Amino acid sequence: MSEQAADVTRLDYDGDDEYEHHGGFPKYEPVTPGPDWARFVDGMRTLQDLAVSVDAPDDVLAAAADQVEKLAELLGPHVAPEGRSPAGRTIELPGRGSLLLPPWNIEKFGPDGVRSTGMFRRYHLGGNGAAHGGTLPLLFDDLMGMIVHAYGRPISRTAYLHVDYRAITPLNTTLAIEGKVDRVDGRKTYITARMTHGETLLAECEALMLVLLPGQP
Ligand SMILES: CCCCCCCC/C=C\CCCCCCCC(=O)SCCNC(=O)CCNC(=O)[C@H](O)C(C)(C)COP(=O)(O)OP(=O)(O)OC[C@H]1O[C@@H](n2cnc3c(N)ncnc32)[C@H](O)[C@@H]1OP(=O)(O)O
Repeated sequence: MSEQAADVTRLDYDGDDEYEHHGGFPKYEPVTPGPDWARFVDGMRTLQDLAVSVDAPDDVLAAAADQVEKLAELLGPHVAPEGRSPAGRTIELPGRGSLLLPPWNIEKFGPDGVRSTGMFRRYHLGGNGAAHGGTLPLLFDDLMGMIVHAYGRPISRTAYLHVDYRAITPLNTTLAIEGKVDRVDGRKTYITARMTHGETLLAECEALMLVLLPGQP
């Protein structure tokens, strides 16, 4: 985290009552689970990479499938409602501990913008060694949500997300993504962001985020 970073765990940013007007969303609280959670998520990420890359003989696949079924049986009784699992709420873990999100870490979080660094892995492969084009909007969309939050605006929905792909996005090397609020107009927050690899611009993104009306899903 940079010195400039605001406290990412402060969901009541600025103590603004307006935050309470966050549509029909549950209120998400950050959590710090025990070390086994980090180990579990990390192991699952390795499994994701393997699941999209192995070419194993039938007996190996049969043994793996048996273990996967056993694991699902073990975890099945512990499913929690939205906002209660540590997934997505463990700020200190890459991708906030959510397997949906690529394993990126927040480096700066404040009203002047959010920056995160990380990499795409084999799991995110599109073609010819490059990241799948759909993984970039996923990362940008999540970044937009964090930027709105860090700016002190209530939880907003993405109305549009425009991505310009400028160069092939490589796997297994550290990349950066950064964005900030450009302007605010009533419920509308306009945000721009970019993804870079060193000095190379990989993608640019522009989004409109709309503050939800009370009760809006
Ligand atoms: C727990 C600890 C963790 C803490 C961590 C730190 C904090 C992190 C916090 C969070 C991080 C994660 C966050 C993730 C964030 C993800 C966000 C999403 O992906 S949301 C899913 C994708 N989006 C949808 O599914 C929307 C679907 N669409 C809708 O629901 C509606 O269309 C909605 C709400 C967007 C707008 O509907 P209306 O009825 O409320 O509003 P209308 O009247 O249509 O528009 C209002 C104004 O906006 C303009 N507008 C609307 N859509 C537009 C568009 N596509 N293009 C241009 N203008 C548009 C309109 O022209 C209008 O403008 P005029 O007021 O007249 O000037």
